[in-house]
Amino acid sequence: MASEQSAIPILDLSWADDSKLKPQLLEQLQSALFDVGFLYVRNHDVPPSTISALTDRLPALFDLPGRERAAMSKLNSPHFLGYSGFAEETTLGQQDLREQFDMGTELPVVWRDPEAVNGGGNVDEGDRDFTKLYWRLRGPNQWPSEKSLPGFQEAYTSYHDAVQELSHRFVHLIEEAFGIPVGTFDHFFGRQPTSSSSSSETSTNGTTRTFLPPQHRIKLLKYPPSPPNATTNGHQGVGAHKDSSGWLTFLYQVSSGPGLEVLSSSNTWLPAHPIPNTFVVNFGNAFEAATEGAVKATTHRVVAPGPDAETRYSIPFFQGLPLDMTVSEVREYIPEKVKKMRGEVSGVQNQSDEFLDPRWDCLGESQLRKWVRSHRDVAEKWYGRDVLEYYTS
Ligand SMILES: O=C(O)CCC(=O)C(=O)O
Ligand SMILES: [Fe+2]
Repeated sequence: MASEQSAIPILDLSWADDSKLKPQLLEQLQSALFDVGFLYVRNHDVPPSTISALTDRLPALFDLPGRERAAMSKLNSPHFLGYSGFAEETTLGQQDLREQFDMGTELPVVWRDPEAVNGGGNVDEGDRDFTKLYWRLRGPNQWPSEKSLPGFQEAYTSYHDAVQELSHRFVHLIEEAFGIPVGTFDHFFGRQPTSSSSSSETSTNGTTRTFLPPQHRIKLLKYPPSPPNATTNGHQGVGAHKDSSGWLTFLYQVSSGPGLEVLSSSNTWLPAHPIPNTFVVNFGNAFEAATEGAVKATTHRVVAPGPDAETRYSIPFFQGLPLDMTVSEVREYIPEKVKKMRGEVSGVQNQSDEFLDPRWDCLGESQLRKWVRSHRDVAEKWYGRDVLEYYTS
């Protein structure tokens, strides 16, 4: 029984290809899923050159002239994609001392304005109703010009594709750790189920739906050193939070300094230092809700670098889920035995206290609510006061 989260496990994904080591890997994964809720992965097959092509360009991206960064402002985007200046976001009512570019899977707009002359019509791609407001979250990135930052779009795209591949592979390992057919969740990601799981695309109630491949979200983050006279608040890189943007998070810590901390079950902060050539993996609110709290969306935070420390750069990749899916629907793919596994593996009983409000059962609604609440100016501009008030009251 692992009662104290003394360390965050490091899983070697190359063990998945070795029949002797694989059972041990799955055991470690179970303990990471049902106990700590955080892990590192090494030998993840994301090529170092793909990572460095993007990370090497981050300083230049954030050093673009102010007017070029402003030209990519999130305010330009109904999809909440783009640049936010230093300390423009808050967590727990306090400013987060970081600067960021919110990016995503590059996708065209699908939302149809129901008021537009030819824009309405609510049947498309099967029965999908693209006039629903949450579809407006989906759309293209804002890019720096090729002249200002040569090779950036290509580097970002390769990175996105490689981490997406890792995310698919990792979800398959989770299915194995859960003891459910490999490929059970494939159609959430717009993928054909693998052949070994032909019966698995139906939920426990026997229904099947197809989804559009979701939009993953990627943040490019810069945390500068805090000023020497900073107050206690001056150290909040990002305040304590659970990830609300996706299913799983794959975080690449670019800089070598400390900062990321994870809340243990005994309410102490465990440092999650950068380990070269690894990604940190954790689970989002939707995952916690789908497993009825068996797998926790573990709380974490970033302490801003001290005055003499180096700037911290990091890149979380939030694996998306279909906007027109509900948490109740996801839950149907998770057998009862998984929901009970937390107690068996860690000796800690399910503490299913933080589920999504039933009003936001639809993942698109909960995502729209999240974005509206964290970027009220963007919400008011593109969605109007009524929507802003609805999601913030
Ligand atoms: O910057 C980091 O290391 C973590 C950031 C994070 O937790 C987030 O943006 O959700
Ligand atoms: Fe996070």
